[in-house]
Amino acid sequence: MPRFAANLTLLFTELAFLDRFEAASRAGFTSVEFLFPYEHSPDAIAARLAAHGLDLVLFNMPPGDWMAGERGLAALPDRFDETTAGVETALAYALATGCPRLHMMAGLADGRDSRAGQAYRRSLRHAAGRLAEHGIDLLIEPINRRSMPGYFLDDVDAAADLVAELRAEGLANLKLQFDIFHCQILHGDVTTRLTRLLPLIGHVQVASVPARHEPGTGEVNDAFVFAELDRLGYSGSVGCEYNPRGRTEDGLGWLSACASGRARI
Ligand SMILES: O=C(O)[C@@H](O)C(=O)CO
Ligand SMILES: [Mg+2]
Repeated sequence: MPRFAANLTLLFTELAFLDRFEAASRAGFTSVEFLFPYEHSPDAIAARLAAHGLDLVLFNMPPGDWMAGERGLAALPDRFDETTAGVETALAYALATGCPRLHMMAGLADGRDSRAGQAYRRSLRHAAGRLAEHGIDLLIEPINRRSMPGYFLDDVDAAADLVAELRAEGLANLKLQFDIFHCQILHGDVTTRLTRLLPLIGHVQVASVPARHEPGTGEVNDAFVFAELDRLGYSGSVGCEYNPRGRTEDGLGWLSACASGRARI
């Protein structure tokens, strides 16, 4: 069974953010991820991780003005200065919390716009270089158009090609964030893509399709995919990035089913 990380932005939302760490630990998780920690100090987050024996496996760099609809800045040609400032902010949190990877969101831009493509590459080169100084990986995640209309990076294979291109240039810490939920909506053929792209993958996330609820409650046989990850030798984490159908704890039966090795969850 892969190591599952509770996404504290989506799970345990019955509680205040800082109280979700304890809830995740009580529920049996040993690692967590979240989208944005920036309302809390790095020390406050580090303290919760330490108090509950949790590893932080991933979070996102600042995405611009999220409430105003921004979804990252990296591909926006006129926002390079804010992008680089965001890298420094995220880096401070990663160093304080021991987080080994960061996701940089591309933003809303036309995927065929060459200026956006150039801006994105420039941002990725800069961020990968800064993070490499600290042994931290930089992740990019293709996101489906239904969940995030207008998102720049909306194709798993194109994202993988870009990762391969920039890794060949020397950005060895640039990796793919493979979200099973987005891949299924964008293309399907999840297992084949996982198998083919595994050498480029730095993190996996999961939610059911179409409703983005608990694994095992949608059109994908998630237990099969988890077993494939084991078979392929994937040693990273799988982030549980779903919206619970009810109370988070009440929906964790899928996790115990996986732990007991049941073929379907
Ligand atoms: O899949 C997602 O939506 C997230 O992983 C993310 O980083 C952006 O919302
Ligand atoms: Mg995701």
